[in-house]
Amino acid sequence: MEIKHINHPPTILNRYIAELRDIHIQKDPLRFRRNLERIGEIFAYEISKTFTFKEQEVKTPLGVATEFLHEEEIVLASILRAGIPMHNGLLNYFDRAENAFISAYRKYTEDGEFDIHIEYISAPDLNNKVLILTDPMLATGSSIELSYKALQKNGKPAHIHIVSIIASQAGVDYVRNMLAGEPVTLWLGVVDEELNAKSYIIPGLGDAGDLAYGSKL
Ligand SMILES: O=P(O)(O)OC[C@H]1O[C@H](OP(=O)(O)OP(=O)(O)O)[C@H](O)[C@@H]1O
Ligand SMILES: O=c1cc[nH]c(=O)[nH]1
Ligand SMILES: [Mg+2]
Repeated sequence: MEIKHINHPPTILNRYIAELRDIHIQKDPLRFRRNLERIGEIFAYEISKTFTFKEQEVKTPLGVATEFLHEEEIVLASILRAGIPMHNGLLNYFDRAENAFISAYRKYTEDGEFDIHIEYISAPDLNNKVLILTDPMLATGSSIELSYKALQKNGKPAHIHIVSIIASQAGVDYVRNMLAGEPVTLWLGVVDEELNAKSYIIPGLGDAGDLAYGSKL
């Protein structure tokens, strides 16, 4: 498994991540969702640089041009809820992609512990395709792990890209150990050092799903 950090050297991406984190700017959910979406667009562009391109002729009104077009068949998969705006950003760029959705959520018990539950998955055949699995937050890594395993039932992709904007170091280590030797690239915006007692990333940004779509019972 390979890890790619896309915030070095700094670019305009760092402003979008700063806005996601900012407790004042977070009060605007439209901007929060749009920042997730445009970061999804930036990841899409970076991931496209890893594709295989083949020369193809394009007939214009005045002649014939040669362009390099990628050959990969892409499936975009995202983890509900917080993955949806990033999914939309990736889909803006990979507009011919097939799509998969997985519900993985933390179900808390009265003592504050939680399990991750997967109750819904909708995915096409994945054999020999490029799978891009998105979730803006990689905290413990459990949601990515369970989603990855659930998607394996739909076939073996040629390559898998896992995309997160804010990760904890513990989550990165967990995913790296789990997927050692697999044809996987883990794309990251930033890595924060800490997870708190409730497995939230510190400083992180809070709860991405709630900030995008409101609190839930
Ligand atoms: O790495 P993990 O420890 O599994 O944590 C990360 C997951 O937690 C959040 O989802 P949450 O359960 O809050 O659902 P939501 O997106 O609906 O808010 C986040 O969007 C990730 O899916
Ligand atoms: O810090 C975290 C951890 C999990 N999910 C979030 O939205 N934020
Ligand atoms: Mg949440």
